[in-house]
Amino acid sequence: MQGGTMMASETTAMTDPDRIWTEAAVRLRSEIGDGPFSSYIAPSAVRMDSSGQLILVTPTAYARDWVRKNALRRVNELWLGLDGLSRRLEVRCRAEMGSVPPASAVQGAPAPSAPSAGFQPMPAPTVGPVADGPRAVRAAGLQDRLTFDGFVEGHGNAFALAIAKQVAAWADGHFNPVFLCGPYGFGKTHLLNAIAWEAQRLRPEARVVYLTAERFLSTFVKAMQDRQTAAFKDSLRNADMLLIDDVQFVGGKTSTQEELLSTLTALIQDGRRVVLSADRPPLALTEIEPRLRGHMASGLTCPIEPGDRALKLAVARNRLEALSRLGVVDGVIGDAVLEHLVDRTPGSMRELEGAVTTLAAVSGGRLSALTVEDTQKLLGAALRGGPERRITVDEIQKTVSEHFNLKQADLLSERRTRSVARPRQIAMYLCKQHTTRSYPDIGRRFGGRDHTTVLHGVRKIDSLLATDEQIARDVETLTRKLRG
Ligand SMILES: Nc1ncnc2c1ncn2[C@@H]1O[C@H](COP(=O)(O)OP(=O)(O)OP(=O)(O)O)[C@@H](O)[C@H]1O
Repeated sequence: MQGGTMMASETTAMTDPDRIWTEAAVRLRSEIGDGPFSSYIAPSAVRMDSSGQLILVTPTAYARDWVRKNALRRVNELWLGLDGLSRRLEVRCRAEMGSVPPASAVQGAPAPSAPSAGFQPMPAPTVGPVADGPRAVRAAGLQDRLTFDGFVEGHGNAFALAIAKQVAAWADGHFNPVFLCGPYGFGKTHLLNAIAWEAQRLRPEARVVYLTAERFLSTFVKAMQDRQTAAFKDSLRNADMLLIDDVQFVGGKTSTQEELLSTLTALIQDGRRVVLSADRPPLALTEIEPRLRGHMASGLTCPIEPGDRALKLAVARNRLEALSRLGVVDGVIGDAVLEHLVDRTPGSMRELEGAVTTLAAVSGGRLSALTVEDTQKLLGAALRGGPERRITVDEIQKTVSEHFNLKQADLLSERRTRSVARPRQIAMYLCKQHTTRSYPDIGRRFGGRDHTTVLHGVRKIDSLLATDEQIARDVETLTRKLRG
């Protein structure tokens, strides 16, 4: 247990959220037991919002409420005992988080011109994110570890990576804007951060501005309230390169869309670089006003596909190497153990990173001695316990209709009575939770419904999970059935 001893002796000086969470999770697991740990804590991750607040992000509202009621106080006691910066955690569910980036800063070498601290509270949004020059821009949202060095190339992301590197090199070309799109958790934020770091390193004098669409929105709204929209406009239009992450979040926000449209046209006309990302291609962002959509689609769209097994293995190994450089783990993991971990962790790279961090925590750091059996024992229910099985939309529809004594066709039908509409929403919710399908894609598979209907259904169930015990029980039973 060499790793465990080392971690314990360094607890007073810890500031890195990954290390603190790793250590706190080990203790929590022994206190609350494997069942609750694997259901509610293992799938959660620590993130930081734009004001620097650390947040424990649970996968569902149901899990959030469970943590709040049963574990948050203890989580904070453990966290405070370890955190050299005496921060506290709040808890929120994923649906409440939008695009807040992971708080972790686990990576070997930071980008050459990066601020030295691996993890610092981000300043609250201000009008004029570029007003204080590049340092302020970086502190405003980039994460040290999200560089090209830390990005693993594979089938499905190679094209996006190649274009990202060209943009970062300020290469001459006709692609403006560049639009990265792909499902949740497969590297869009990582690539946008990597572009910003590299572009800034190559041209330290250039104004490189990275922000999430949520931040664009909240900063713009605040600027309107404070009657400072001119300063807001200037701050963005001075950018040599503007990167906006998760632009789907401006959907339905008319004045923010108008502002974004005029910012983009001004920058593009002036030959400044614009890079955008979203969970869908621009033309599928139907809740975005057509002119803005058209501008977003007018450059180069680069899809990022969900990672295949080889890429997942490489990302998991990469992650363990980063934890090893930090001294959190010791030794090299066996191929069979790593394959076991990857094969039993469906979902995005984010879930995979969660599983790797959990393994690092519960193994006490001794990786080379780990066998597949140890891993099974250590992670227990946190792993799915069978060969990788992708849950499909069809399977979810069958399971849900059977559970509610309906026909699968009822879920796809136009029927709107509560006895059909609610199970349909539950099925849509489960599709969002257990598949990497986008909202429009799910809509298509439910009788050609619009993505906003799916979005509404998913949000409805997410909120009902916190208040309606019957729905929470149904969702839990169905989740268990689907996982087999
Ligand atoms: N190819 C990759 N190589 C290394 N790490 C990766 C890769 N793809 C994803 N990751 C990691 O997986 C995690 C999720 O990725 P990221 O946040 O970039 O996803 P995203 O596509 O922006 O998701 P969202 O739609 O939720 O914003 C990050 O920690 C990222 O570093």
